Amino acid sequence: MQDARAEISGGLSVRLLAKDFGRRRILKDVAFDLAAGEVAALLGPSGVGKSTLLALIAGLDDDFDGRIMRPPGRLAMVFQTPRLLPWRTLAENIALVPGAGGLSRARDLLAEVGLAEAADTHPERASLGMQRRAALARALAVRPSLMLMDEPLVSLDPAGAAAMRALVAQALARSGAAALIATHDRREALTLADRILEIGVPGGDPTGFPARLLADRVSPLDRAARTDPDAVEALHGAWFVAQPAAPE
Ligand SMILES: Nc1ncnc2c1ncn2[C@@H]1O[C@H](COP(=O)(O)OP(=O)(O)OP(=O)(O)O)[C@@H](O)[C@H]1O
Repeated sequence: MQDARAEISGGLSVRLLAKDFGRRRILKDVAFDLAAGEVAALLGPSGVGKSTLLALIAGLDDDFDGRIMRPPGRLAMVFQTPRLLPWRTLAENIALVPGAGGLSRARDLLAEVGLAEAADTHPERASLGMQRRAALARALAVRPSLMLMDEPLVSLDPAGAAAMRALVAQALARSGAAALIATHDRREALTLADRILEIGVPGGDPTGFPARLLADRVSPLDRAARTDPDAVEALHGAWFVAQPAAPE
């Protein structure tokens, strides 16, 4: 029934029963739907299986038990490492995306992420923050209906992370794409997402497997409230502790 609803709403439907690597079960019982345009955080500690789940959703790995229905339209993935071609400029990296609209649109997209001046720079001369922004522009170039982002703010300094957070929020709002953003950071989840999907190992053993969906909660902050760092700061400890730990 829920599968049918997701198909009708044009969203993402994940019904993962199990994902194994060799004899080790990494993920078990992860079920959720994401409506068109909805932005969710996939929150869990490092190494718990977030990247693995994103790869399954992206269709990069089809070795699992269960069923994943992707929304119609295109899918874009922003990897943890920016994965830009080193011998191409930032603009050329974006223009290479099929359907991106050539160098002129690539420059417009780079301007949207604050990189107008760096369009002709090669990735090795760009900082990690700039490369991340270029990777975001490249994802937007495909005009996706679903964006998958793996730790978009990790390893950035506080100012770079704040700038990137604002850019991701703006870009998602403007594009209207549904998004699933993997993060280990509660503040990041609260700042970016309408909904927070927590994955982890029941009982909290960070070294244990398999991880499951522990909680599926609507954020108490609307998109405007999220831009206020004080509101996020006030919530990030107490809200998570106070919420029930299991999905309904
Ligand atoms: N191709 C693979 N073969 C075997 N084990 C793997 C493979 N890819 C990932 N793993 C293991 O699966 C587990 C989950 O890894 P994954 O990268 O999905 O976690 P994560 O939550 O994304 O963490 P991080 O944010 O640190 O990348 C880890 O124990 C990892 O070692």
